[in-house]
Amino acid sequence: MSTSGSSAGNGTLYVGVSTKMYLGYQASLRWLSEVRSVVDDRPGLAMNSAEDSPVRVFVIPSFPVLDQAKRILAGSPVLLGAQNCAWGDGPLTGEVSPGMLAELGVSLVEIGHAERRRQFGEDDAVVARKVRAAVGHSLTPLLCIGEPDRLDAGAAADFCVRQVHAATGGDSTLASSLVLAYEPVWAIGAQEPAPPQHVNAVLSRIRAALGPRCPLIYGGSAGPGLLPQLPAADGLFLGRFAHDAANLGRVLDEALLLRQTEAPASSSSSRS
Ligand SMILES: O=C(CO)COP(=O)(O)O
Repeated sequence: MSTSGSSAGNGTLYVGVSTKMYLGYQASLRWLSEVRSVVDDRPGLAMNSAEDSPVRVFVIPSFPVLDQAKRILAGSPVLLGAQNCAWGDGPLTGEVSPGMLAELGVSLVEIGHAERRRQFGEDDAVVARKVRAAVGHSLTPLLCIGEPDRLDAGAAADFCVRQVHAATGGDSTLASSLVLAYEPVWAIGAQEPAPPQHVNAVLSRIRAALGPRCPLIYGGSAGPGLLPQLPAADGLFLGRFAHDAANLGRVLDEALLLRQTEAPASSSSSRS
């Protein structure tokens, strides 16, 4: 998945959802079918190939669902992601290799989500190994960064930039191959997202500090109504509030409007 050329303001917008471990197997399949309908209802998402679309959609279900997800989404522009990967192949019992993910049709993989850092002890060294392993199999790392506690925008951005440098060993070429998800840990699983003013300030500072551009999206209790308030963001990484696929549709409409790709009247009237 090429991520070049993205920039806040006029570049590609990314809108994606991780279901984390919230949905069971059958519920995941039902949700994926609903996502498929939501995307099919919006031809603006598929006007070009997935690579060229002004709005790229991705879904990240649990590992056991990936194979079926690929079938459900076949022929749609939705990109498939995984929630984690191992740092290599071979004797790593219970892990999933980036090579197998690539075989399954996965194109991006979450690395360093706050829940993995906090609850599974994944430190910067582990995150860095996983980033390189993913890139080695042509997967795009969706690197999750974010300050654990509430900080001012400057300190939060410094924290995030250190996380990016740690994950890439300061390799700017590697950094440019990432999609970055800024997810302040204190805003994950909350009632409300982080205040837009904070998010915009942090994203702008991160962008200024990192040399080559890569997409920089926001996650943490995100839902409809947020994206238009985040001019500094290249999109949203949704969680719980997209379990209702209609909410994903609303966010996609907002993204399409921001990129001025009008949905036909028939599809917009059907979701009012
Ligand atoms: O962590 C997130 C996405 O990976 C955000 O999840 P919530 O939107 O449920 O807070």
